[in-house]
Amino acid sequence: MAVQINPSILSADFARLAEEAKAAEGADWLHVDVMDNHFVPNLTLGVPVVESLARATEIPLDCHLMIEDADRWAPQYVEAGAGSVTFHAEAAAAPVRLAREIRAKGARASMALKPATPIEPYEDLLPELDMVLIMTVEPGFGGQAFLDIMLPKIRRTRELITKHGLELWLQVDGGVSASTIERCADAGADVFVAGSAVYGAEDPAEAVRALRDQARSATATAAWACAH
Ligand SMILES: O=C(CO)[C@H](O)[C@H](O)COP(=O)(O)O
Ligand SMILES: [Co+2]
Repeated sequence: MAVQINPSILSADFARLAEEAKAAEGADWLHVDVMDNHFVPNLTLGVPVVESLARATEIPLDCHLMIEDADRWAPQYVEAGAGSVTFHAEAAAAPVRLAREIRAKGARASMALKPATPIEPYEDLLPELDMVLIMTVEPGFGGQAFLDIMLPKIRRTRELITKHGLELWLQVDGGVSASTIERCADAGADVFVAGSAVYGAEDPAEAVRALRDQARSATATAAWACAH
């Protein structure tokens, strides 16, 4: 079972994004948090920055859209060069149509759930997706404490993926660090976003390696992974 580590540039220096992308050498994807100050109380970056970043780095971009009107904007992030586009279930009027549009344009389609949004109403949508993102903090800011009350939701999501025999990635985002990543992997996550744990470290590339080693060993003994 492959694990993936996606550093979040929310915790990087925004004036040096291309260099910061290189500093997290070994990362599977670069996680790009797009915030509009409406869906969340924070404002970050938009389509032009994603376009420039896609040209400046070879690491594929994993765009996490924390924006209203996802149906209108998400396809533009595929055109800007994102390899994976995550929209929030709470912000999409027509999630199936949107996932199909993202895929048709050539990117991986992913749907995120805020902490208070359950996975169960979305069970029938899972085959339309390439990834589900379970938020482990309230979206909006980096550096928040991991919500361990989300672990049962991660477990239930993994059970649904297994039940339907899907090749769906399960991403966790928020407060993922050396002290929480093993619990996430044990519960069923296989894609780990880490902002402050990577860019707050003295050596971001070493932080990526260490997180990957921890996630790998926790996955090796996890019941959900052993059953495969
Ligand atoms: O989506 C996010 C916040 O809404 C970020 O991806 C996330 O918070 C990463 O930062 P950290 O690992 O420091 O929690
Ligand atoms: Co994010």
